Amino acid sequence: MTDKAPLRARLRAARDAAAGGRQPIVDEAFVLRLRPGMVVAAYLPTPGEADPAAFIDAARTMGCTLALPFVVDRPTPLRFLHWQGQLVAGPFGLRQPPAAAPELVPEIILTPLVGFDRRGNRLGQGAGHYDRAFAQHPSAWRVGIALGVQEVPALTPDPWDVPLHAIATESEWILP
Ligand SMILES: Nc1nc2c(c(=O)[nH]1)N(C=O)[C@@H](CNc1ccc(C(=O)N[C@@H](CCC(=O)O)C(=O)O)cc1)CN2
Ligand SMILES: Nc1ncnc2c1ncn2[C@@H]1O[C@H](COP(=O)(O)OP(=O)(O)OP(=O)(O)O)[C@@H](O)[C@H]1O
Repeated sequence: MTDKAPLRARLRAARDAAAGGRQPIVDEAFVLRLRPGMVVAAYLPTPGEADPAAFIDAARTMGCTLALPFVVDRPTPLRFLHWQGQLVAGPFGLRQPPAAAPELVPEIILTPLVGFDRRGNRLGQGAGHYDRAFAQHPSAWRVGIALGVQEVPALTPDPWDVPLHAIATESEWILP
């Protein structure tokens, strides 16, 4: 588990070097899933992270309900709260809905990646936030969002890892 740290550092550096370029694109397969009222959990990228803006726009256009992750602290599972406009400062420079915003059950989870492989294995921030969210919402469609430079040949999944259903980069839509 600790050997993931150097890989994370390398992939964050590669990601940051590629930031400011083309961003992940929406595939028709994504749009075809969307329904009015469907709950789509997005995220607001921190500097360097791949930007899910195109996915957020597509979900809004389709009349989906948007949610954002709400972080309390490392041991507490993420909550997905209704994104209605007003946001407040959270940990790590994140902007998130106020704690009192309604909690929603996500049907699609747009997931920021630190790294990925073509089999749908994922490397995240290491706090286990998305691992636990996936365990809590097993029927949600898990879409990873990343830049192509964040791909690695193979990640060895841990027992708790739940693979992604799809990965979007600036150049392709990967269906493992
Ligand atoms: N945009 C965004 N929102 C998100 C996440 C994310 O990765 N990206 N999360 C995903 O879980 C959750 C928040 N968890 C996070 C965990 C760590 C870091 C972070 O900034 N890590 C530092 C290293 C921290 C350290 O170990 O000192 C870094 O990336 O440099 C950010 C968010 C929910 N919201
Ligand atoms: N379902 C779960 N319930 C409780 N703890 C979990 C669960 N899944 C993972 N964890 C814990 O969370 C940590 C996840 O570490 P890991 O390095 O796999 O994170 P990651 O998948 O890269 O990142 P993240 O999930 O934060 O995006 C581990 O310590 C693991 O024990």
